[in-house]
This record gives sequence, structure tokens and C-alpha cells, in this order.
Amino acid sequence: MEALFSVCSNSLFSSLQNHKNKTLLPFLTSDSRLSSSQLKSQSRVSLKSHDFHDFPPLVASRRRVLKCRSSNEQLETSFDESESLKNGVRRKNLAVFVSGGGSNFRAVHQAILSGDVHGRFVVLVTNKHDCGGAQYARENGIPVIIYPSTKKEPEGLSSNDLVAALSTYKIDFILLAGYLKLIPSELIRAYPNSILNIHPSLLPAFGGKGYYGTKVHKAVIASGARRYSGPTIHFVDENYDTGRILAQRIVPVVVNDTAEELAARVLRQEHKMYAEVAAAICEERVIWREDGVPIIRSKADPEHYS
Ligand SMILES: Nc1nc2c(c(=O)[nH]1)N[C@@H](CN(C=O)c1ccc(C(=O)N[C@@H](CCC(=O)O)C(=O)O)cc1)CN2
Ligand SMILES: NCC(=O)N[C@@H]1O[C@H](COP(=O)([O-])[O-])[C@@H](O)[C@H]1O
Repeated sequence: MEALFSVCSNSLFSSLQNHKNKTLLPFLTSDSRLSSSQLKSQSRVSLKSHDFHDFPPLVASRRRVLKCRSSNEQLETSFDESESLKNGVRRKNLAVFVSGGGSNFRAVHQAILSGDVHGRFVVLVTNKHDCGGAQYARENGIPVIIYPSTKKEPEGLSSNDLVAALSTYKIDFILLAGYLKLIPSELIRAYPNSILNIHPSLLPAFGGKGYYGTKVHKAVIASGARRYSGPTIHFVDENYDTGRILAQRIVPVVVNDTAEELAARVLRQEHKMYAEVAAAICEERVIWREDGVPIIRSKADPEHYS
């Protein structure tokens, strides 16, 4: 990989340090083999001739021209974002399905923006055009599709039209995040082992038709037999909540918990878990055991699975 750099005065270095695209500075310091103080003193360093194959693969970024504030020199940095590689892995295109406030969607989106998830949301699907999740998507420039078509949402798509519409976005994975309608078999066939859902109980307990939102937590509390609950992330199949489980977390149930208190405690763990699972699927760290069970390879220790 070759990139063309010319580094100018100190003002540029400070703007690089503040530059939101953090990939630039490590590349400059590591590839230029200069300490930050040396780099600051450099009036011009041409890295044009370096061959970068032995440097850590870059998270390639947008083609940019950064102009120095205090001189007429320019830092011209050109590297290609087309694949946006991180450790050789392409950034993944994500679709999200919501029906409500979309706090799980927002949590994963924030993790993308902070660089923890190597993906991008390219489209949102909802059965409620005015829900909080759809409003957040519009505010962040993410297209919104309505599915399914109902009396209340007559502009909604049919199942086949949904599959056709989504195919234009080159989606790698679909995340269901508080979506309350059944995903049609046409979509499941179009995205095998690529649709995930988060459910607010430890499946298979308290799942299936009728188990959504606060209803789940009321059932857990009413059962009396639980000292713990927690979220589950699973792959989606044709039925509600019966797909292969990928991740779960344990959350304590307090003896006089209300459904709202338990829901809030579980939701906090949902946000963390969905961001971690999204990171794993985008980094291609999910593998399938011979018995068909999906497992996540640890980022820190490739020998460890969970
Ligand atoms: N094919 C699949 N579709 C969906 C799944 C799935 O596992 N397979 N998960 C759900 C999410 N979910 C639980 O995690 C869930 C959502 C909704 C219901 C439910 O009973 N819905 C009611 C309608 C509710 C409404 O319209 O307000 C119903 O179908 O009568 C159960 C579980 C998303 N889709
Ligand atoms: N069975 C599906 C279900 O109950 N999903 C649950 O709906 C909530 C959506 O919150 P959000 O819209 O703020 O992400 C979450 O708690 C999610 O687990």
C-alpha cells in the first residue's frame, strides 16, 4: 500500500492530533519513524517513496486535503476509503429494524462513531414511521423504509418489495432492535445466518409470541422462581425467538423489582452486549461450531471463545 504524504509546519501537526480521523497520526508517526517532537520540527517529510506493506494495515479513510492554517503548504494525504479496511477486514454494511425508541440502535451507532464497531448503518426499517428510532435515523442521514404495509402505514412495503429494496444497500448484517413484527421467510432466506435479534430475557425462557417489551419483565417477576434475568442475542429464524443463541448476559432480579426497574437494568446490559456483538460480526469473529452453535472469538485472545 502506498500513500503520499508531505508534512508541513507545527500547526498541521496539532490539527492532525485533533483530527477526528485518528488513523492519520499513527500512520504518520509509525511510518515516518519519527517521534511526535521530531515530527513537529519537520518542515517537510515526504513519505511518497515508502512501501507500506509492512506497516499495520490502515483503517483507510476518505480522500482528503488538509490545509495548514499558518502556511501555504498543504498536507496532501490521499488514501482510499473504498473498502475502509481494518486489519484487512472490510467495514460491514448494517441494516437495523426498530419499532420504538431505538436505544439499542443508538448504542450500536454510537459505538460505530467511536470506532469500536467496524460497520456503518446504511438503512433503517420500521413499522412505525414516527417512532424514536426512525427520527434518530433521519437526524443522522440514514434512510428509512417502512415495513410492513398496514392500514396505519399504507406506504409500507410488501415482503418481496422489502427484500428488493434492501438488496440495493449491499447489506452484510441485519440487526433487529426492538422490532415487534415477524420477519418474513423471504428476508430470512435472503440473509442466511445474517439476521440478529436482541431479546430482554434469557431465552428460551420468556420468549415467543406475546413476549415483548415490559411484558417480558412482568412475566419474569411473576414467575417468582428467578433470581436473575438478562438479555439474549440470537440469530433469527422463521419463528419468534427460536433461532441459535449467540450471546447472553446475567442480570440480577431484586426481590421487590418492578417491571420497569428490571427492564432498565436489563436494557443497560443490552446496549453493552449489542455493541460488543456488532463489533464481533463486523470483524468476522463469529464462527459456527460443528454442532451448529455460533460462538464469538475473543478480540483480545484469539484462543478464547464465548
Ligand atoms: N422471524 C422472526 N421475526 C422476529 C423475531 C424472530 O425471532 N424471528 N424476533 C422478534 C422480536 N421479538 C422478540 O425478541 C418479538 C417481537 C414481537 C413479538 C410479538 O408477539 N408481537 C405481536 C405484535 C406486537 C405489536 O404489533 O405491537 C404479535 O406478533 O402478535 C414477539 C417477539 C422480531 N421479529
Ligand atoms: N421481543 C422483542 C423485545 O422485547 N425487544 C426489546 O424491546 C426493547 C427495545 O428497546 P429500544 O427500542 O430502546 O432498543 C429492548 O429491551 C429489546 O430487548
